[in-house]
Amino acid sequence: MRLLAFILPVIRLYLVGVKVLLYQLLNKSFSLPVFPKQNGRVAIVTGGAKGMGYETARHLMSLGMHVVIAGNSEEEGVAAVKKIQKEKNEGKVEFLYINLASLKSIRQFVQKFKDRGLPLHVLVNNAGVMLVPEKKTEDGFELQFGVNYLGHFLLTNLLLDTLKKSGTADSCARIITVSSATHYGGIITLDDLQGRLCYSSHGAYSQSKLALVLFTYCLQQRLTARGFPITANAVDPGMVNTDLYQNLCSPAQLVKRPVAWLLFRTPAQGASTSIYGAASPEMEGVGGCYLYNGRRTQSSETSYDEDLQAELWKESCALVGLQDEGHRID
Ligand SMILES: NC(=O)c1ccc[n+]([C@@H]2O[C@H](COP(=O)([O-])OP(=O)(O)OC[C@H]3O[C@@H](n4cnc5c(N)ncnc54)[C@H](O)[C@@H]3O)[C@@H](O)[C@H]2O)c1
Repeated sequence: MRLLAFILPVIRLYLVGVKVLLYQLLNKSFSLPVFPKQNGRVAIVTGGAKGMGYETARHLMSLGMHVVIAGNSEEEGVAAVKKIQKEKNEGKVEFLYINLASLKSIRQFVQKFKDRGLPLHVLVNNAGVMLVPEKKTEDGFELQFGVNYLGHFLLTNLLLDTLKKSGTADSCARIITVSSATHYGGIITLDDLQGRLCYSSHGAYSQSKLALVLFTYCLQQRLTARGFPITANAVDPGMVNTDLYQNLCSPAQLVKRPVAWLLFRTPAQGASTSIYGAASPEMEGVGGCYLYNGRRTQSSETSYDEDLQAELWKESCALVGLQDEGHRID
């Protein structure tokens, strides 16, 4: 039974992977149109020092935005800022430390950001880890659930007041949350969110990515109910050649290398749907969507389960120490 619980998530994840690769074999990557300049808008991109986050930060800055790269490596963050600044665009870019594996660090990040008195028009919840060996965050959460989902859940909630003040009826603030096709194979085990009964790194990653979609839909419902000028969308970047795959086991690494070379998207291609969600005039006022290859797509059936969304929200509030005030988020 334990073996089955361990193997099933692996099979589900690889089947989803094969489906995505087939799609990528047969379809071109979405190419971004040129967007109007967006000087004066402020964006936070988590995990913006490398991979798709870097490409997202770089593109938003080229549109004239003031971009804050939020990451857990000072060295990588500073290097990314220097590299982006060399492009001499009109925007501004800077680095601010955050460790999404620590609730204290997330709160400190938000405090530092708020002390600056800046508005916030775009929040890109991009950072993530995948298939890590069993490990816990500073607060005792399973690492993938903690970093990918709970960290962003807390960060978003703590920044909602600033987003709300910065958005207007005809120019909403935007929350973009990077999920993954693996969410289609994800299962939320509400009574064992931390995978203590039977840990599967594959199951934990898929669960964290499904949680992000459930969160996005629930958040959009709450924002709409309160009439806040903020939209929330989830993004699926496809399979992209980044360091995210560093924890694959050795045989899988061997297979991955040629497959990635042939079929994976580049980080810039992978980031295009996040950038589209964050900056496209077409997405003005549009929320509650799952975006894939530059288009609105159906996410998994489970992700639309409103009872599950509400239960997960409630449980997440309890885990990160936020008060769940029903539809009150102000
Ligand atoms: N690469 C893919 O094929 C793929 C597919 C679907 C979804 N995604 C998602 O895209 C997002 C970006 O990943 P990527 O592929 O660019 O990988 P990446 O490894 O290049 O980037 C991940 C970023 O997250 C940051 N990060 C990790 N742990 C953190 C922590 N504790 N606190 C703060 N930041 C932390 C890293 O420093 C890095 O900057 C992730 O959410 C990932 O799950 C990737």
